[in-house]
Amino acid sequence: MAQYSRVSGTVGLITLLNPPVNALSAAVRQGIVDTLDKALSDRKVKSVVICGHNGKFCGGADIREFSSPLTGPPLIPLIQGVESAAKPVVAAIDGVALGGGLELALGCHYRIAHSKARLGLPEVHLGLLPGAGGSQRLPRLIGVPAALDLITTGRHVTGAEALQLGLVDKVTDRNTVDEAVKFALSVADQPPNSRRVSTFPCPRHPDLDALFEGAMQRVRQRARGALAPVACVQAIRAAATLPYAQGMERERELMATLFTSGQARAQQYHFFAQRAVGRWSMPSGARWDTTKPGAVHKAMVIGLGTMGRGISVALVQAGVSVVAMETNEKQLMEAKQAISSMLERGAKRRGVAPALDKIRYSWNMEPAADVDLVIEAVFEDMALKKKLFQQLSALCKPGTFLCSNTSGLDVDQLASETRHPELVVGMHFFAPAHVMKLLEVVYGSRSSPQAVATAMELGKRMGKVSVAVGNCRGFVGNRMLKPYLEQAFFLLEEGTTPEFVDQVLEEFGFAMGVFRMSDLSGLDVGWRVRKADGLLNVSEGHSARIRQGCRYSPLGDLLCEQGRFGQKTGRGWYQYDKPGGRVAKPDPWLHGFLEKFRTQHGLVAHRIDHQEVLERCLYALMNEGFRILEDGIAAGPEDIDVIYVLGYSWPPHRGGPMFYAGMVGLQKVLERLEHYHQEHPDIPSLKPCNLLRKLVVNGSPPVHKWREFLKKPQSQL
Ligand SMILES: CCCCCCCCCCCCCC(=O)CC(=O)SCCNC(=O)CCNC(=O)[C@H](O)C(C)(C)COP(=O)(O)OP(=O)(O)OC[C@H]1O[C@@H](n2cnc3c(N)ncnc32)[C@H](O)[C@@H]1OP(=O)(O)O
Ligand SMILES: NC(=O)C1=CN([C@@H]2O[C@H](COP(=O)(O)OP(=O)(O)OC[C@H]3O[C@@H](n4cnc5c(N)ncnc54)[C@H](O)[C@@H]3O)[C@@H](O)[C@H]2O)C=CC1
Repeated sequence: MAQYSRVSGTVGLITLLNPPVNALSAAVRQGIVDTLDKALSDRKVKSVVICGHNGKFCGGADIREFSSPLTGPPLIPLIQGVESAAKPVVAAIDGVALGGGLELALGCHYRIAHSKARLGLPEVHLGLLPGAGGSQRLPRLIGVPAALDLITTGRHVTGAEALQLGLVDKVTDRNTVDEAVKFALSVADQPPNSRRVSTFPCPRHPDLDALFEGAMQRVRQRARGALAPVACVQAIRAAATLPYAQGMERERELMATLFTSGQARAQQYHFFAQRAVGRWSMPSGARWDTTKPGAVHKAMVIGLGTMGRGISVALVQAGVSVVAMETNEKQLMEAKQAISSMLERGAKRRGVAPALDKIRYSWNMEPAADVDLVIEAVFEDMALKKKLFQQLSALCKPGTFLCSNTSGLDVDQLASETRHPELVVGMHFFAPAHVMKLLEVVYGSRSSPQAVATAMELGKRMGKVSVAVGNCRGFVGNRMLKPYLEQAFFLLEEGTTPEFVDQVLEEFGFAMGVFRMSDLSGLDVGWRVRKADGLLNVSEGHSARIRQGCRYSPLGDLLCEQGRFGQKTGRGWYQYDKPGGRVAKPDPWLHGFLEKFRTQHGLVAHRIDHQEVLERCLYALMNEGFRILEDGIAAGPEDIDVIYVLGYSWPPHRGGPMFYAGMVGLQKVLERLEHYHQEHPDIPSLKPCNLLRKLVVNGSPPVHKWREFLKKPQSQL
């Protein structure tokens, strides 16, 4: 709804009221229509101010209403009504003006913003475009290049940046509503005719064709296969080339296509899934809303390699004092330099001073005695980590939380080395740790709710989306990666090439196919893990393609034995112009190697098509996701999907693997898995899991109902 009052004698004040972000629900839209009518028909009122309750102008359309038929007044004529008002209307922008909220402000004749307010048109992240005139008004107000940037990236700008762009008329550091009321008084006698943005000509640009071509290329590269960014560019092109009314018609057509697309549904699901994972619970019944996190003022990071450096930066940027510890002298020197320059770059981007004084470095463990939390990021070696946890347990003050950044080792084993296993949790970051938004918080069987709450909260402070997961090999993300990678290797054995597999996966929307990704992260990483798992030993009398009773592909190991570790050595699944080179080229040597391998193992290459690559890689991964749900390692499909979109570059417009399974149809996923498992009975990961069967038997319910079919795991506390 919206509240109305008359202030300072002649200003009609409309306050949007729909906590927490004053989203434009049907009731709010009706409220705006009614209160605007009141203001315009009150002869004492000379000008109008629109603001939002509780310091937030408006978070945009109410996304929850998108899944049901429209009720209440539609937004486009509502904004048109504001713009065509005969009395000046001023938007008082505090907190946020996003999506439909900013579109409403664009319909006002003046915009006053707090310098710290955040303004933006983030619809592209919801699979939409600014479809309430935003794609037509914004370029008219701030020019085409700036509008392209804001609309296709969906990025927020501060009030201060908005002023520079010409998006707002004034910024203030004082009370925005008071300033807007003063402003409204000052323009009360000025007819708003010349202030209607829809009547502005779109500022000219010397080479529109090149501008739009460049923009189209960029959005296609950034989000392969996503419809919304492309539609955003098309709508802005309409603004630049057509009269307003025709541009609006084009905006409406494009919006209608997006609105009904599966992609918009997927991205809106992802929006709510990201928020839902914050409402974690543990098998014991401990929950996010009843558990108080411990205070973390000072933390220690142990091991300053790839991960430790990023983790230290993320902690410092979150305001935590850090002691960064490393035993290798050269690494320590390099880490100091790398961390300082990451902090400096980050501070420059955010327009603040780098908090270099928040971090100090150490050769030894002594400072552990005085910290609230430790994050260990040494080599992935259980014996080494165990020793470290023993030392920490003896050194740290009572109550210090002990966390490991292990990618998949048993958190319970680490906890068992300590005097207080309840203080131990996994904090699994993703590289680069100061950039990637995902954090898997791994609770072991003895982790206390407070330890989980502390890690979840610390993740949030670092700007991450934290997902609580149970303890098993590889947790959620890496556990699901295993069958996916395995299928890719098997497909090579059976007749295809890395280029073809990657092309199929990149067309699906992944930023990188599995082989390019593997070259980037280093083939030796998986090799070391397989070695530790005893998978490199061929049992006597068995084929090299069978290990521990199951089908196994030794291809990755054979490349590593030749020193082909990927990009860093200039050779891997592809060839590069030099070690560290970035451009992957098909490698004739690799093709010959694959042929030799097939001959040696009596394999006859067959034609593998697009469908088989996609289904075998993705369905095997989803199948593991169903198993993870069955085992109670993830609380629900949303948790898995958030992990995959934020941590493994699963395309957001496909929602995540579990959501995608629902889109494809669970029945179809089941049938295809059955088919592939019949063809390859020696690959257990292709055997459809029970939960998938159960869901199909129960009529393939939508993804938000799957939790009803999950067993309640036994309490592990
Ligand atoms: C056949 C069809 C034909 C169609 C024809 C087409 C014609 C269409 C005409 C016009 C359509 C107009 C469409 C439009 O206006 C487009 C939009 O406005 S889309 C929405 C754009 N806005 C956003 O994307 C903002 C989303 N929100 C945020 O980014 C953050 O929430 C925000 C920065 C505002 C605040 O962040 P923070 O403080 O961190 O809080 P939370 O994120 O945790 O949010 C708190 C709480 O609020 C819920 N929420 C936030 N925004 C919205 C929203 N816009 N709608 C509904 N709910 C929202 C959020 O989910 C949290 O609640 P939980 O319960 O925790 O989930
Ligand atoms: N690299 C990645 O993408 C990811 C790695 N991880 C995990 O993070 C951990 C670290 O991985 P990386 O940073 O890649 O390794 P890394 O090899 O880059 O760095 C490890 C660092 O630990 C230091 N170190 C070894 N023993 C130590 C000790 N006793 N005390 C202090 N420092 C010691 C080494 O000198 C080295 O600098 C591993 O458990 C890994 O599985 C988790 C997520 C992603």
